[in-house]
Amino acid sequence: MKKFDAIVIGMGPAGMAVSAMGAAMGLDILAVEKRKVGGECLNCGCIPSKALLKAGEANQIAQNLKKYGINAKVFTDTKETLGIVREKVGRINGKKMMKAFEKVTLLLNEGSAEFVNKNTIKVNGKEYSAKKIFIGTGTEPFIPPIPGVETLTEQNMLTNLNIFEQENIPATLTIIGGGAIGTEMAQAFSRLGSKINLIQMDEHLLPAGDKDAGILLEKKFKKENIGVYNSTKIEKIEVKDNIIYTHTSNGVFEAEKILIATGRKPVLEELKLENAGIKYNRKGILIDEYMRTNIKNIYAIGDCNGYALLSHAAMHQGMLALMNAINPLPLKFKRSKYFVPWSVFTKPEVAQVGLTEKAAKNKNLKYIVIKKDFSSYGRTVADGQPDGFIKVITNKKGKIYGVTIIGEAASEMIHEWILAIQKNLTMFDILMTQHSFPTISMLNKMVAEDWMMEKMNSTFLQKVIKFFI
Ligand SMILES: Cc1cc2nc3c(=O)[nH]c(=O)nc-3n(C[C@H](O)[C@H](O)[C@H](O)COP(=O)(O)OP(=O)(O)OC[C@H]3O[C@@H](n4cnc5c(N)ncnc54)[C@H](O)[C@@H]3O)c2cc1C
Ligand SMILES: NC(=O)c1ccc[n+]([C@@H]2O[C@H](COP(=O)([O-])OP(=O)(O)OC[C@H]3O[C@@H](n4cnc5c(N)ncnc54)[C@H](O)[C@@H]3O)[C@@H](O)[C@H]2O)c1
Repeated sequence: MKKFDAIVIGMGPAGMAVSAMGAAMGLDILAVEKRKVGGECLNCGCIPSKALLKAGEANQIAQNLKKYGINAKVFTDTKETLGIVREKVGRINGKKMMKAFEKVTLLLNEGSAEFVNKNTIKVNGKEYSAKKIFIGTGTEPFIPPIPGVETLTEQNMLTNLNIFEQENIPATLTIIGGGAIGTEMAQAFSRLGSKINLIQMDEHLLPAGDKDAGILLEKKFKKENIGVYNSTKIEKIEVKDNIIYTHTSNGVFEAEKILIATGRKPVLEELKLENAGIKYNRKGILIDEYMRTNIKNIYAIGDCNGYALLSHAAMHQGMLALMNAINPLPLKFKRSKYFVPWSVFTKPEVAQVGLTEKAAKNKNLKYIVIKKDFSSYGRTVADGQPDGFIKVITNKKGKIYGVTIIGEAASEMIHEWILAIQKNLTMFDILMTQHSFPTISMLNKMVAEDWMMEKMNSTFLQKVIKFFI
């Protein structure tokens, strides 16, 4: 049996990061992927969803040229849209990407990996062993036990696994879930012609985020004729004559197809974790701050540990785990040292890092909220994108606890705040950084100016200034 330096199970963003970096460092790596390199993110997650959102945006612009003073009659049909999305994914998943794994021994499509013991795995009856093992096996859709859900078929029940494989954009679509998948898919499909009703049990869209942002997104969705039903209990699902009836506490919704986007669950059974003594729970594989499982030569990275179900977090965890694994000194790359931002790519986009206002309140922090509306800035108004805001949770000293941005380019603007929070920079540092005008990021500086103005709005400070002028 050949012995490797490291085995990587699963080639999503987490596993790819370890494999590419490990091979570049000269390690002898075996990577096992039961389906496709790229994992959920490339094949049925981040990438196809962004391609579909882009197509929806193009259609929306084409249908609304009048907004820019352009008179045109545009006829669009979306028969080829999903095919183009698949073609784009195929193009990314090609030779160029695979070049990064040239030096990796790759078992692709040869079956699932399962543990034999803490240094050995088995794939398709053959055993392989290594000093270190990295598990990056991701998640799959969680389907809630709604009465009648079992009567749905692969043809009428969509999840992220089959939604991008559809031939046509459905005429009507009920979406269960108002999180990241539910909102992105609601807008993409609506803009491509589906009549959407989105139903969720939470109080506002993107329930993990800021309430005001969720409310503004809902307002924008309703303007685009997307039905949004919050705090709604789903009682049962019935299928009659190819129509799905979703019975809820807010009425009955009819649609040709239903998308279930109600969270995720880890894929652990086939790994036979018990053979290596690895502990796990319902949310995923248990890890410490260094990404290690209870078995010290085995790391669990990315979605399979349930910490942050995001591609950038998966890649980052892969990098940290590898750096810890090759470190002969006491371990030092701690997961919690690094802030995990998230962005949702609806229009307007929503981005978040650090604490929301609600979280700051729950922690009993002494905070102030500084909010800047996109409508107060010439560039966003000129672009026809005045809906949005930046909300910073800070204090009088300018410590930055958290930031929510909803609006054009929110997903790009958030990076300045991630760096600021991670490096303990303050509102004053943001204020004193020149931002190129008229970028949308200029709004980051403008919100810091508002913080300073609020600080100056003190009788004592104003007296001091008057004295010294
Ligand atoms: C529709 C959608 C949109 C998304 N959009 C975004 C986004 O915009 N931004 C973002 O940050 N995140 C997004 N995500 C989340 C993102 O896809 C995941 O966080 C990310 O893919 C997790 O990476 P991972 O490597 O942990 O796992 P995965 O990408 O799930 O990869 C795990 C891999 O392991 C393989 N595997 C599993 N078990 C075994 C086994 N026993 N043996 C061998 N192979 C195995 C699987 O086949 C899979 O390829 C989105 C998700 C969805 C569903
Ligand atoms: N842009 C991005 O970063 C992006 C995009 C898509 C997905 N993702 C990742 O994928 C993960 C999964 O996304 P998701 O949207 O499936 O889950 P989620 O956890 O974000 O949202 C779950 C939604 O389902 C609803 N829900 C759950 N059970 C329900 C029930 N029985 N009845 C009615 N509503 C119910 C909740 O109210 C909530 O709105 C997210 O955690 C996210 O990290 C990220």
